Amino acid sequence: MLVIDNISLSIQRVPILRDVSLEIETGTTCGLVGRNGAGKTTLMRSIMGILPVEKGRIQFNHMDLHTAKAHERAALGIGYLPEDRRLVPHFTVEENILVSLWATNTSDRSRLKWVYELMPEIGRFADRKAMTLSGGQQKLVALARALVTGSELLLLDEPFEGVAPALAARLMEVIGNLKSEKLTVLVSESDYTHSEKVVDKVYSIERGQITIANKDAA
Ligand SMILES: Nc1ncnc2c1ncn2[C@@H]1O[C@H](COP(=O)(O)OP(=O)(O)OP(=O)(O)O)[C@@H](O)[C@H]1O
Repeated sequence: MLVIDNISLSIQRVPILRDVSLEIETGTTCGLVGRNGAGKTTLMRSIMGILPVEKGRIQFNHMDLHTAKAHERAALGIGYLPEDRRLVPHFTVEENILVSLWATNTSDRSRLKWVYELMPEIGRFADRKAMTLSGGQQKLVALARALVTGSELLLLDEPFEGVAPALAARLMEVIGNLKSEKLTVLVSESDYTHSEKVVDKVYSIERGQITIANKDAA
């Protein structure tokens, strides 16, 4: 279970997150919906430990995440799909996926095999350079990379943004199929268009504050 308890965070003394609390039960998918600049990426980055919180607690399965280092979080089975994908353009698809495993210091390829089974299309272009893929295909690869380390918790920052409808549908299908894997998932979106079909619960965020928390929020 992911518990975010009353966290606040400022960047250059500007308050960005204010007393944010949310809970995601193990094995459920939760949406985080808010306009551009609402604080979705900042919240994801604080869970990943990229941005330190000023106050409050972030706990995953009863372990304090806000005091753990980023690589320790990776070893806890947390996968992150950043909004901007951040693939290495001249690496192959497979190398890009394996990059996240290097951070955890493991060479276990069984997880990679599982990801290829979940998304067979990725296996088909495993040897292609990332820069030859469309933006939507790159999102799929970034999801695959997050899944390789994210055996427990998955943070997906605007996975549908800028993706053609057919690929967005495919992303929704893959994310929906994760329910049977007992993964805890947080997925952000600027509106409720795609996530509505895959989430069990949704939080709305406005100007760094959670405003509504329920399935019919948006
Ligand atoms: N490094 C930074 N320096 C200054 N302000 C920042 C920085 N990072 C984020 N912000 C500000 O924090 C607020 C929240 O940004 P954040 O990226 O978390 O929003 P978001 O909901 O993810 O929206 P978007 O989809 O536009 O990224 C915005 O007002 C943004 O300008």
